[in-house]
Amino acid sequence: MVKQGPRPLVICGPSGSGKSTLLKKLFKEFPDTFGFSVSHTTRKPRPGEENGIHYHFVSVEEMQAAIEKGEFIETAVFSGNMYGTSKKAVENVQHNGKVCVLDIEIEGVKQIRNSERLNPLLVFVNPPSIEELERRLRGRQTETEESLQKRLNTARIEIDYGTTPGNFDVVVQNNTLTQAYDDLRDFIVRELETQQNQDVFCVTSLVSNYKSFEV
Ligand SMILES: Nc1nc2c(ncn2[C@@H]2O[C@H](COP(=O)(O)OP(=O)(O)O)[C@@H](O)[C@H]2O)c(=O)[nH]1
Ligand SMILES: Nc1ncnc2c1ncn2[C@@H]1O[C@H](COP(=O)(O)OP(=O)(O)O)[C@@H](O)[C@H]1O
Repeated sequence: MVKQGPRPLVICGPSGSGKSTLLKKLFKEFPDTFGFSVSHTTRKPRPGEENGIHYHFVSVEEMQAAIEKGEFIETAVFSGNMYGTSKKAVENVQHNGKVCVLDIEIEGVKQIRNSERLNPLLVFVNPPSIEELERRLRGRQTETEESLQKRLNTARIEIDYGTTPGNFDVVVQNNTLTQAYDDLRDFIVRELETQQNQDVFCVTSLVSNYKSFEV
């Protein structure tokens, strides 16, 4: 594991809160700066999801074997499926000098939040309300009724934890996408500039890119 370099960015939030949508915009705006930590999961791929890009889709047996071999930094069960971040997923991004972005749920966050080695920045994406979260999740058309209900039940606990002061470095309120993305980008750019000023690493690509957006 690489110890020095930019702090990994952890994005957490209830299913349907907008994590993937916000990250897609971030990767599009800064293609050279960020790299996605590709998690393992036992859930089935959705239409359009590619193995090795969105997730490493594995069987329960494969996941358990990998856990026993100590391949994961953290693992969790979410809505009946297993998820985990492998050491390799993070290393792959860090070895390329990029800021590693992890999209994980709160049990995983709890496992890594105090890791000195990772030293992650924690972002919580908060939906406007449970009712709006449900509308957005239904609108996405990826879930069965059962999986939707499981996600909404978990969402209440996640929102409680996520909005408790001190649990995250920032809470991004996802009311409108434009405002939420601006808030996320501002937080990240400020953080990376701080790290750069402390000579932790160089984020030329991010800063020059960002400045060109300001003019
Ligand atoms: N702990 C942990 N959670 C993960 C990991 N990968 C994804 N998740 C989380 O698992 C939850 C479900 O993800 P997914 O099945 O893609 O559904 P979605 O969030 O509704 O798009 C989300 O909260 C993700 O952030 C992982 O490697 N570890
Ligand atoms: N600010 C927003 N306003 C309206 N719809 C949104 C907003 N943000 C995200 N969505 C929609 O809500 C759904 C869930 O977002 P998604 O990014 O898939 O959430 P997550 O990755 O957190 O599960 C998607 O259909 C997305 O297009």
